[in-house]
Amino acid sequence: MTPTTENGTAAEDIDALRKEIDWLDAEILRLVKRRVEVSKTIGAARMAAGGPRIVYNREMDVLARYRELGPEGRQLAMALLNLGRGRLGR
Ligand SMILES: C=C(O[C@@H]1C=C(C(=O)O)C=C[C@H]1O)C(=O)O
Repeated sequence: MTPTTENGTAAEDIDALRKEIDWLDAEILRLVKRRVEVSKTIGAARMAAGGPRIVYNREMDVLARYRELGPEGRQLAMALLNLGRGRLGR
């Protein structure tokens, strides 16, 4: 008989689900890197034109977007914003 976990997930299912997690992490990393790139491009262009480094209302929109994930959503949004700031934000 195929061994199952408490909720009835077969060991083979776990292997497949882990593969999906690995794929999802790779996609998330790719998207985060692209987000950093885009955010830095916008920031550099704005500062070159004499504008501010940070646009608070835009950042509030980003924070609101992740609110459904609770406190961790806020941490995630903050991490994304900080990554986009790079060295300038430290
Ligand atoms: C990317 C921008 O620049 C900054 C970075 C933001 C972001 O990473 O989401 C949002 C607002 C700005 O502080 C922007 O103004 O849209």
